[in-house]
Amino acid sequence: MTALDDDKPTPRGELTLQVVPLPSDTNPNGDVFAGWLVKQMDIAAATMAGRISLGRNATVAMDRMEFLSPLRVGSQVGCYCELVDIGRSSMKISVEVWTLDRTAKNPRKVTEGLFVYVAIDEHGRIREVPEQTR
Ligand SMILES: CC(=O)SCCNC(=O)CCNC(=O)[C@H](O)C(C)(C)COP(=O)(O)OP(=O)(O)OC[C@H]1O[C@@H](n2cnc3c(N)ncnc32)[C@H](O)[C@@H]1OP(=O)(O)O
Repeated sequence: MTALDDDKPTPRGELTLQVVPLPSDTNPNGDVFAGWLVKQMDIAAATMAGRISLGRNATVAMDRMEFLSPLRVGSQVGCYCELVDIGRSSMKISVEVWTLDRTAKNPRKVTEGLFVYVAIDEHGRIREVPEQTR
């Protein structure tokens, strides 16, 4: 199932980051870079991972993403995060991105992805996710 097949019309997860793309986030054609959007998704999911692991994390994997509709400069972009699995040191967080264009009434889903973080210590070594936040 792709994001556009999703019959649930509302975002899934917690609104973790809201941001507005600026002209400096676009390519020479004026379209927002996919890499800019992936960066926002990583920031949002890493924020949630940091709250869960109570410390430092490394992004260890990103699942395949499809960009199904364009992002426009000046629109509102929301990253919605949800913890979908937690292991000894790892956290799988799904991220949905929805946008509201300046002249639109309803938001639309742009993409979704699965990000995996591993809790690490100050030396970059794997550590366990604390029991109290599981
Ligand atoms: C290259 C870059 O700069 S990308 C930008 C930022 N990211 C990084 O720098 C991370 C670079 N990677 C690393 O430093 C290492 O891979 C580490 C420290 C994150 C993990 O080291 P590994 O040797 O892979 O650890 P290990 O095999 O023990 O796995 C640790 C956990 O991660 C999970 N894991 C590791 N790789 C993956 C993967 N590709 N997909 C899903 N989970 C994974 C494991 O299942 C394990 O989970 P658990 O502890 O909950 O059971």
